[in-house]
Amino acid sequence: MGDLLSGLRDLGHTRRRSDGELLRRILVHFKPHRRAVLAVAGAIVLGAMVETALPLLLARGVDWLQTAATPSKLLGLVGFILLATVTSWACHYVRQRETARIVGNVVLRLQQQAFAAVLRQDMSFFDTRKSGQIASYVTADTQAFASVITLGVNFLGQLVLVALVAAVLVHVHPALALAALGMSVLLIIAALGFRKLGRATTRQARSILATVNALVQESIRAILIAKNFRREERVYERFQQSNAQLYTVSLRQGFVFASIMPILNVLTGMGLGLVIYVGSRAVLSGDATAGQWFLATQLLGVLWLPLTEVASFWSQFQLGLAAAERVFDLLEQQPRVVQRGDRLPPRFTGRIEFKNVRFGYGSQADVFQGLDLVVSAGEKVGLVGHTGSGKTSLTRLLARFYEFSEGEVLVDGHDVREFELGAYRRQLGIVPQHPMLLNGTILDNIRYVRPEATEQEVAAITASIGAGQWMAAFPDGLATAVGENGRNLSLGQRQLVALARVLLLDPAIVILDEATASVDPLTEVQIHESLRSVLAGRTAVVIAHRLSTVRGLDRIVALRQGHIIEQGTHDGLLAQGGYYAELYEKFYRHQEVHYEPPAA
Ligand SMILES: Nc1ncnc2c1ncn2[C@@H]1O[C@H](COP(=O)(O)OP(=O)(O)OP(=O)(O)O)[C@@H](O)[C@H]1O
Repeated sequence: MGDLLSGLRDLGHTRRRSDGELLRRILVHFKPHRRAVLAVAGAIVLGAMVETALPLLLARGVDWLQTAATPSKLLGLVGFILLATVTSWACHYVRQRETARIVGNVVLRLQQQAFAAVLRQDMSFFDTRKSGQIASYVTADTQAFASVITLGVNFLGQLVLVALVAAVLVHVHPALALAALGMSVLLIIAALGFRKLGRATTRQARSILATVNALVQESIRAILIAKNFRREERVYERFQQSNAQLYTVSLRQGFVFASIMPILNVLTGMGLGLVIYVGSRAVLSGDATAGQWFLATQLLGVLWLPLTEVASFWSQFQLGLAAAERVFDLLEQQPRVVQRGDRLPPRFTGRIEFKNVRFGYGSQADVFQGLDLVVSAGEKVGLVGHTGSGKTSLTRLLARFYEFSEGEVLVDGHDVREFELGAYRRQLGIVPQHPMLLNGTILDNIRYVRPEATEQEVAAITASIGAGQWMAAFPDGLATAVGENGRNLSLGQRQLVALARVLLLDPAIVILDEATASVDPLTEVQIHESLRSVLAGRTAVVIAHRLSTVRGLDRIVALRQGHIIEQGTHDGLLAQGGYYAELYEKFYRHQEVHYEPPAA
């Protein structure tokens, strides 16, 4: 009965495929397990037959007791009953074990395929889905997919049993069968009604639980602000309010659930009373034997339990189908970034060309409507411009994180779509604005880009950055644990690790989104020095935020709303007194050593 109301999560998913189509697709996954499926089917049919045979044997015993019972006959009957019980157990065991095995294998394979499909996607996929949603494709939805099968197998088992029992009842006594089946209809209607009520309260409880969860998470994330502004009490009050609501709804949900079983029990009791009454009258009038009467009462138990489960089956089955559809959608999802060839590029000299490139995110207005830009081999180009001008988008196109809709991006004269993607990206060293460190040691994090690198190689690289002084801060050296998201390291140290990573990779082209956060002067010097090594001998596209970096670049390209409006050297553009000069006044000039803020 528990499963009558459980698993009713509101998935907000509109189905596009019919049940039949989805079932056909689901069955394909079970083809490799044909033998086990046959074993389950056999166990279902045999099990149902045995379960129906048990009351029949007992009824026969009752009739014998009244007429011609002999000890040997009764012993034979007991033997049959024992045999039926053991067979029923064996059928149940085979059915459960084989179903679990098949479903487990299918889910394992499906989870592997789903995770591989997620990894295959480009960034536009991740932009439009929350990370929790993606995780649930791989875990919860694949499990729900499996539940369709487990439910389906149970449902089939119940159907066979109900059909057999109904047939036996009709055969034994049509009037008794009519009374029992009429009551069954009432039972199904009641079970369906409860399902609706249960669904409503479950949904309410889930929604409030989600609010409480979000509140706790947000409070922990923002604990620093709460403490800083002494808002702990207010945060606690908000939690109390939501939690009180959760208490009320959970209580109501508990009452609904607690009342279901007793009411269904009353209904089955009434049904039993009806059958006993109709049966007794038939026995008294000589229309039925006591054995038949006994058989009818026994069969009711076998008939009604599956019926309440059959009533609960449909909603859960639909939820499982919706999950299966999401899994199929994911498996079919093709990345938008499409490589036309699989050319393995030799080491690039690093000439980059954007030719009349058009690009936009999803249905939004295009960021670039015909971008042209050439970066010579070995040149270091800085991208500047106000927020939203397209600097990051340009680097993302070069890295093939997104697909452009028109034009060409060429590297060393070849269309980037012609390269094998992995081999192409291995020649790019990408340093994002917020370096991503994984839980592990500094060594693990630097070696992430080239796991086969030796510790000596990594040590040589860290030593080459700022004469290795930055590593002196870590008593455990390369074995220092960086913590979750690198939180044991300062922001400057994380940037240095990210730069060391690029040095180890030794790419032909560097894409650098400089961090905006300021760091202490010593780290600033170390970062500047390591940047020099990172950029030396490579082509670089830099979103520069530090004056020291901007000054050292060969060319500055100023973007506004996806258009290049100025380009030249730092000094040349300053002398020009245009857009860059304006940006310099606003964003870079205060970083000058001799900077004096304007008088108020
Ligand atoms: N993932 C995304 N999905 C949808 N729109 C996006 C996405 N990333 C950027 N945009 C939009 O594209 C435009 C260009 O953004 P982009 O990040 O390239 O600018 P930017 O110059 O790098 O800005 P910033 O200096 O703030 O990082 C902006 O209008 C932005 O809102």
